[in-house]
Amino acid sequence: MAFERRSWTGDVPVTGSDDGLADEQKVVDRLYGRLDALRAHTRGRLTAVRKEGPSGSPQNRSERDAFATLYEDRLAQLEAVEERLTFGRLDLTDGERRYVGRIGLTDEDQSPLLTDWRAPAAQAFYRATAARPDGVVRRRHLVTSGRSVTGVEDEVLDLDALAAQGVDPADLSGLSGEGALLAALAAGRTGRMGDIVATIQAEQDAIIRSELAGTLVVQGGPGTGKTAVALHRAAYLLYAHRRLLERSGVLLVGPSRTFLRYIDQVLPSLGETGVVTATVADLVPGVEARGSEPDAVAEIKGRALMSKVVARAVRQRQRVPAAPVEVRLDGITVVVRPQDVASAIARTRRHHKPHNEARVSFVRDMLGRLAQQYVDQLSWDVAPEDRAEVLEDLRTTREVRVALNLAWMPITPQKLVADLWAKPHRLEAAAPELSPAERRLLARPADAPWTPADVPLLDEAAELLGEDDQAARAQARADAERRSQELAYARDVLRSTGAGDMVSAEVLADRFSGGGSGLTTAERAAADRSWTYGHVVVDEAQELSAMAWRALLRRVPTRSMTVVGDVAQTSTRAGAHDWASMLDPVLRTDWRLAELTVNYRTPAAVADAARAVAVAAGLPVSRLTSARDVPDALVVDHVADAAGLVDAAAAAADDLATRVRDTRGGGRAALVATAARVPALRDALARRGRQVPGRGALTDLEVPLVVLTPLQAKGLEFDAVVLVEPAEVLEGSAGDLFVAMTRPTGVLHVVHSRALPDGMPG
Ligand SMILES: Nc1ncnc2c1ncn2[C@@H]1O[C@H](COP(=O)(O)OP(=O)(O)OP(=O)(O)O)[C@@H](O)[C@H]1O
Repeated sequence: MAFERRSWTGDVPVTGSDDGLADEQKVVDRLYGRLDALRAHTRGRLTAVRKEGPSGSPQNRSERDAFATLYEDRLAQLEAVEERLTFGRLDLTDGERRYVGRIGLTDEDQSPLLTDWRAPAAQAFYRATAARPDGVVRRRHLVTSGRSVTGVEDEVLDLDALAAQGVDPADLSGLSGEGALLAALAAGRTGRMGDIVATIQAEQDAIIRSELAGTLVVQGGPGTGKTAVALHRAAYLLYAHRRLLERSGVLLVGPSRTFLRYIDQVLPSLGETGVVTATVADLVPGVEARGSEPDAVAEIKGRALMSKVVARAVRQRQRVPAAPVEVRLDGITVVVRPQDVASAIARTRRHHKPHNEARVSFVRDMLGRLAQQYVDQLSWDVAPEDRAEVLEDLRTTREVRVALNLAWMPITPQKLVADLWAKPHRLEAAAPELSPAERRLLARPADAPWTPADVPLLDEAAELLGEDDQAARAQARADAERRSQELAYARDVLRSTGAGDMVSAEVLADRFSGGGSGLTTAERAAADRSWTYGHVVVDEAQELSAMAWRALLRRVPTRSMTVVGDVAQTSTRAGAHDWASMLDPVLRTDWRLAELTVNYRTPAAVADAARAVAVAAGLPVSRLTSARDVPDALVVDHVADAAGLVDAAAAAADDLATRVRDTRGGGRAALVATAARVPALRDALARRGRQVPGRGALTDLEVPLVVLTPLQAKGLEFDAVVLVEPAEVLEGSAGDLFVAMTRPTGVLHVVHSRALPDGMPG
């Protein structure tokens, strides 16, 4: 596919006088008019609900709260679609004109005004080509600024019409809506990711609309739109399978909080607010992974073997005593005998229940045996109620409790994992496969903070340990009873208020529960470790360790997942270098692969240089075509005096950050270097009067210039990037250098004093 590369300024010519801007403006005015009316209507309903005040029965109050939340959500959704409410028009062979936009709108009589981009009726907007026009004569991209139409771009897909104009379809570019696309790609970045709904390309659309079931892995080089596609797919699935997903929820996993913040406006702009976003380190509620550790340690913790290690550590809390333990109760001696404990352990294990839940059966079994010993020593027959009393006396006798605890210790996931790192004998017993040197690497004090790599192990432990679930089971029975009442009530409410188009009875009933707390599915899911989602989207998935995959799959037993990543960009040693070796052990061969092949971010010269470096370093890079080029996109500066390197880099970054700023506040630059160089670079920038934000867990990307390590830059993009001493970055990992080189949308400025890595043009 050959692309014509040209720059585009946004002034797209209007074709045909009858289709002029004024006509389009009228349509757009009508659509915004309808949007405003819906907003006013929803606001009115919200005010009315709020006016009812805090009085009334608890049932009334929870109903009111649930409705208030519902109207607030709907209002937020209507507010979020203001920008580019509509962006396209399809002229069909039967003469129909169909406008495509962020959400679907109908007029007062329910006649369609605007087609939701996710609806089947909008698909041709993204997929139709001159060769396969799909009933489309013409596709029009509308360019708007605020509520004004400023341009249109037409593509005629009707071959006869094209022939009449003397155009050979084979000469057409493979990019759909090329002018609008190139304008979007050239626009100044803002530090927050934007949506691509107006210019989704056909190969991306096929992935976005791929079926819900099963695991779809999307491999693509840097800048191919994997993140964009993953987010639009989440929005699409929520639309196409709303009934199924609105109650089970969708989880989106990203590599860092900074990245999650970078993308957090995309889904709301697509009308979806209910997706739970998390890093793997956030997956266990109540555990905050603030610690850090060398990658070599994280790699060991991420190995699949660690699931066996945790399982062994749990079983090692089920222990047969070395010698009998005698206990005296009311003058009678009972003995906790090793063979009894062994038999009770074996019997309990047969039920395959989690350790802490199973403990109840073990204790019951042992108390039964001890009670029998006690009774056997009495010279009279014991009535059943007296036997119950003996059992109770034994249960509350301290020595019995201690002996049974030692045999089957109740334990929290935190204590189990902390003991593995803090007590060498425990780790040695649980992990004989690790070498002594590897075990020494894992050692740390019991009170050290949790690290991200600990979290999947804590999750594994929580799964194997479980909790004493007797109370939970009683609660579940009561909940089921209440739930059926709430569901019946919700149906009544929907019937009487006519709000059935906004929410299902099931979701409304969910909101009634919890004392009317109005918690959404997303909020309830995020707080519950054992929540199972309807779909999970994983971005930068190549970084996940084998243990992280196990933790994730526990949250999606149906295996309905979208996994996007690039195995050439892997930084962590525990991550994937090819998908099959990582995924086959957890998913067997039950996953399908799709590839993205067009680079939309990096100018061609930069992409080619990054590829050459990656190939020279032996990375498994995908073949890419670049959608555009920019003159002078790659600048390489040699600094002869190594001492001057930092100042030279800071000067280049300072200058670029100023140059890329545009009049609308867009334009961002980044200095990317190894972690060791970051403080000196910050100081050098400060000396130039540029304070760059600091070290916290969350990097503020909205400032004009940031200093990042390649790992922190993963998944992000900037108009200009200054890369400091690539040879040093390569020493960390080749994946890191590939990531660093592929961040800019405009200019990559390399500053070096050492020799350049192989493949890098000098
Ligand atoms: N169809 C499109 N229309 C407009 N912009 C697009 C399109 N596809 C991708 N882009 C833009 O290209 C850039 C790169 O997209 P994205 O960040 O999703 O790529 P990626 O494959 O996830 O990259 P990386 O592997 O580096 O994380 C973004 O600015 C995105 O908005």
